[in-house]
Amino acid sequence: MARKNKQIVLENIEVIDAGAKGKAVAKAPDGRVVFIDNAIPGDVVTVQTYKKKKGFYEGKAISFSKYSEKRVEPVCPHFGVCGGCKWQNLAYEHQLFYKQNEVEQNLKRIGKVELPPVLPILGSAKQYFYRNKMEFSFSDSKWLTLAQIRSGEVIEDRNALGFHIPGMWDKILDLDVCYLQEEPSNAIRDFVKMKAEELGLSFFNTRNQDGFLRTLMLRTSSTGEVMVLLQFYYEDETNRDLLLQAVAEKFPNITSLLYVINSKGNDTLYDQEIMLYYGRDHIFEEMEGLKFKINAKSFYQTNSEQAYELYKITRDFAGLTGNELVYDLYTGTGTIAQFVSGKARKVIGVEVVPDAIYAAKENAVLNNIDNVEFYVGDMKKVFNQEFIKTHGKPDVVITDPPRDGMHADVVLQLLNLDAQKIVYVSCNSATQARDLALLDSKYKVTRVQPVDMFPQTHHVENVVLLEKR
Ligand SMILES: C[S@@+](CC[C@H](N)C(=O)[O-])C[C@H]1O[C@@H](n2cnc3c(N)ncnc32)[C@H](O)[C@@H]1O
Repeated sequence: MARKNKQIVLENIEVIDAGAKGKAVAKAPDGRVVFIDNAIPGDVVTVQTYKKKKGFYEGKAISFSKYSEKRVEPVCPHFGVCGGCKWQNLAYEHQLFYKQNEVEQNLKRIGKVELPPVLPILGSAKQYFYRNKMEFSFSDSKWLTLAQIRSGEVIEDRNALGFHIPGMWDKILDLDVCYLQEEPSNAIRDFVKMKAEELGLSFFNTRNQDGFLRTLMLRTSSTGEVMVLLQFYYEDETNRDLLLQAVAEKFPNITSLLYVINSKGNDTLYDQEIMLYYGRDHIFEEMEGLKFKINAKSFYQTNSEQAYELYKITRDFAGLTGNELVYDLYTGTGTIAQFVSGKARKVIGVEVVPDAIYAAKENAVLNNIDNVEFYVGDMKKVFNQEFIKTHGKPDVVITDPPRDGMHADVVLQLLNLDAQKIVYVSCNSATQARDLALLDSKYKVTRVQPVDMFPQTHHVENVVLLEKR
């Protein structure tokens, strides 16, 4: 163990696991755990630490004395700089192994509940080009690579259209290609940048808060429809029209061409008025004959094909016979509620975002589903006496909370609700495990099925069936 600038250098340690947030895990000679950036299980690395705590170090690999046999060549030229696909260098079968392992470990260590054997993780049929939504930022301060800086070459064109460099709010990686969304995603992004430069339009500068072009959002659907949304910092009708007109002419198959004038400090769209330039203001996603209308602000699972698999598992775990009253908590735009409605007597969806509930109701009408009802509400407050009296006690509860999991009060309410089954869909098995522990007094975990919605990343979705003891 050598010391350098007060930070510890750990020489030639073997990465033995993948831990939280996809970090590589090794053991230091002093017995502490080491969480390492940019390494994968099987690598033998020298690590420069940057944080030391009682039980662990955090650090980054500064040299490799052996490369893992689990490595593959990343397909993307931006790998290592772009923060998007950190596991592209880990073969897909090993990505799945570590995701499965993370779910099992979290349920055992945090949940400490009795478990059935965890079912083998369901991999994604598409390992690239699986996302249906991407958001790119314009910047006049392109991120320069080390090679570009060292070359001494004067790089005058600093315009970029791409992703934020991890941890750098004002620096954008200029993308040549991205392997996450299918075409015409790359073609549209490249064209927009080329045309904007040809027209001499200014790219945004985050520090000074100026520049015309802010963001580009692209949504695609399994029905082949495409939505393009350009966000401008201020109104300049002539240049705005020149750019949008050029995009519409070059890509006549765009279903929905939209824009926003946003002069706020941040570029979130949720409080902005969306303007229609061409086509309609929404696209459609389809699943088992159900149609889901998606506008610029709608939430929809980002991997459509794998969302279908996730929903099928959820419906299967719910084991509906057609007679049940089902509650779908954290329903979003009501996709799960509608997906299971054909097998239930009635489904009640609850969600905190009013726009999402509006969309859920609209989609239910579109799909001629008349046994679903949707309500706006904060889950913490929903299950009051009146709600239960009006809607009845559910036979089955489906719950799909955000990463933080369910609030402890919601878990208490669930215990009082006393449904026969709970199907718990989660994008964070650590918080899910915490909630399972709280439900353990009344519910036994009977099935566990991890699902990979995000290949090339460490993220993993998990579906758990709980049955009343
Ligand atoms: C993981 S998403 C689930 C979406 C939906 N089940 C689907 O598959 O499309 C979680 C949802 O919970 C909603 N949410 C977050 N906090 C909430 C709360 N306190 N009460 C109700 N809904 C909430 C979010 O707005 C989001 O739509």
